[in-house]
Amino acid sequence: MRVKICGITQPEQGKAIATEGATALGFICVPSSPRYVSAAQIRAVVTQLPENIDNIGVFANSTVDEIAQTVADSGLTGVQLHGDESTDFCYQVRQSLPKVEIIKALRIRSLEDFELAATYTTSVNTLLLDAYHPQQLGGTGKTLDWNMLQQFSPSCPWFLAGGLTPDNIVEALNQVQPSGIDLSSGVERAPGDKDLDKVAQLFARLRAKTQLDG
Ligand SMILES: O=C(O)c1ccccc1N[C@@H]1O[C@H](COP(=O)(O)O)[C@@H](O)[C@H]1O
Repeated sequence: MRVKICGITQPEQGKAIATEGATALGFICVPSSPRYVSAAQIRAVVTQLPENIDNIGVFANSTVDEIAQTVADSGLTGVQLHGDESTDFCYQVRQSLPKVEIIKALRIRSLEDFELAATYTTSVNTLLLDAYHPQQLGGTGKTLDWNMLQQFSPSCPWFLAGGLTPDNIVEALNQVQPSGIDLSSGVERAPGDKDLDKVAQLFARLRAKTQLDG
C-alpha cells in the first residue's frame, strides 16, 4: 500500500519521513494554505530524497501553465488537483504532463459523490477521497464515513485521505482497502511542521497491522 505524507516544508523532515517508509511526500502549492511551499522550497526537499519516492504537488484551481511551470521548476513527479477542476481540465493537465501522475482529489459529502468520482477515472491516473469542509479545501483533520466507503470501488487506484492519524489508521483500514493512504494534519505539531514521533508511530502501527493480517 502507498503511504503519502502531505504538507512537507522542511528538507530534514522530508528525508526522515522517507526513511520511516513513506512512498510519497506531498507539497502544498496552494498560496492561501499555511503549508504553502514555493517550487524552490520543494526542490530543496526533493534533492535530498531517494529516487523511488513520489513527490506530489497539491494544487487547487491553478491554470495548466502554472502547474506545468511548478513541475518543471521543482522536480515533482505527481500533481494532486484538490479544487473544483473539471474532468476536461484534468485531461488537459494529463496531456500537458504525460510523465507525471495526475491525482484528482474529491471532497466527499454523500454517496452521490461516488458517481462524480467515477467520471474522472478516464481523465486521471489516481483518485483521492477527502472529507468535505464548508470553508477549507484540505488539511482539515476531518474524517470521512469509512463505512460508506465500503461501497466505493473505482476502476483506478485511489488514496484514502481526511483526518487520518496514528490512532485511527487501523480502524480505517479495517473498514476500507484503498490503494494508498494520505495523512497531513494527523502527523504534525503545527501546520507544515511534521511530528516525527507521530510519523514513527504511524509506521509502527501499519507494520503491526500487516503482520496481523498476514
Ligand atoms: O493541507 C493543506 O493545507 C491543503 C490545502 C489545500 C488543499 C489541500 C490541502 N491538503 C490536503 O488535505 C488532505 C487531508 O488532510 P488531513 O489529513 O485531513 O489534514 C490531504 O490530501 C492534503 O494533501
